[in-house]
Amino acid sequence: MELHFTKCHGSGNDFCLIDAGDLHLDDASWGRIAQILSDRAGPVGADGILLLTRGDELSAFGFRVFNSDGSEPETCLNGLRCVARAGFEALGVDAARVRLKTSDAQVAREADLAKGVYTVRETVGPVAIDPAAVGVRVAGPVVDAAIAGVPSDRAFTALAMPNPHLIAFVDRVDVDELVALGQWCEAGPELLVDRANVSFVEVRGSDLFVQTFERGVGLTDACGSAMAASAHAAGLTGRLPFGQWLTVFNPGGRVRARAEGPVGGDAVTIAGNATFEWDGVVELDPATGAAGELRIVRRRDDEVAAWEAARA
Ligand SMILES: N[C@@H](CCC[C@H](N)C(=O)O)C(=O)O
Repeated sequence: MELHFTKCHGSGNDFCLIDAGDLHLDDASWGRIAQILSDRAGPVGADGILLLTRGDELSAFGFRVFNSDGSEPETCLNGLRCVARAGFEALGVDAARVRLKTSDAQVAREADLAKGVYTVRETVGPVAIDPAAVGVRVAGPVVDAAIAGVPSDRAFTALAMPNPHLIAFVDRVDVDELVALGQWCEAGPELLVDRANVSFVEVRGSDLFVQTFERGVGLTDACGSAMAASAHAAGLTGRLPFGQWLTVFNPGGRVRARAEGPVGGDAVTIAGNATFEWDGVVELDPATGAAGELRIVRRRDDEVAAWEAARA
């Protein structure tokens, strides 16, 4: 099949965005396409694929995401901003309710965070800490506590965004330690129902720095749901106040975040870039995994440059 897509990123978390409204493929095929397009040794290379899907009576449009390993997570907040932009452009709106796999989100275009940087605000929630929601086989919520069975004596906070996150506040991020822990989660230990995203978080004054080993992907430049989870966890553990805007830095850039806490229904709002890099077409066979030549049909170098200047 010939697949048209837009290569895009949110905070350096990069994806192939597909308008899938008229594409009727089964889940296994989408998973296979995610593997092919995400393969960094293949024609494109990305952290996953994003699908803009049709709306329904409650939502203007729908959003699905597949990780680079072909699995379909519940959400992806860096990807949601890109899909929101595609939805806005397709429908001629600048705010919408979006249907996700198991939840929904409110999205709206926001004033550009820097000149030429298309910016979207997204609100999700409620964040859940019930172990059944997070998929951690422990008796009660884990808030700033060691988890028996995890090969680390760090204190974790376990949250569902609704995808599962383990957050540890650290003095300084140790990437090797993060990768080791992430790989342990990827192995699918009995303790975790469906693996987990793992993040190390530094509190930097009234802001945060977050680095994440993503489920189904590996170490990424940014993970939006992890940044939202970290903002909520900072409030939950008393490190930063709820209800206040903060900047969440990550290796790929930054977003603004505000975790509302219990008085605000445990919602979290993120505002960040939705950068379209180029549009391409590739011939591929989801059944065999064969990918043909990639044709780039439109470059958006001005946007790429605007983001690079903004994150510097
Ligand atoms: N990069 C994402 C999260 C994508 C899903 C995640 N890997 C999972 O499996 O839960 C984000 O920006 O939130």
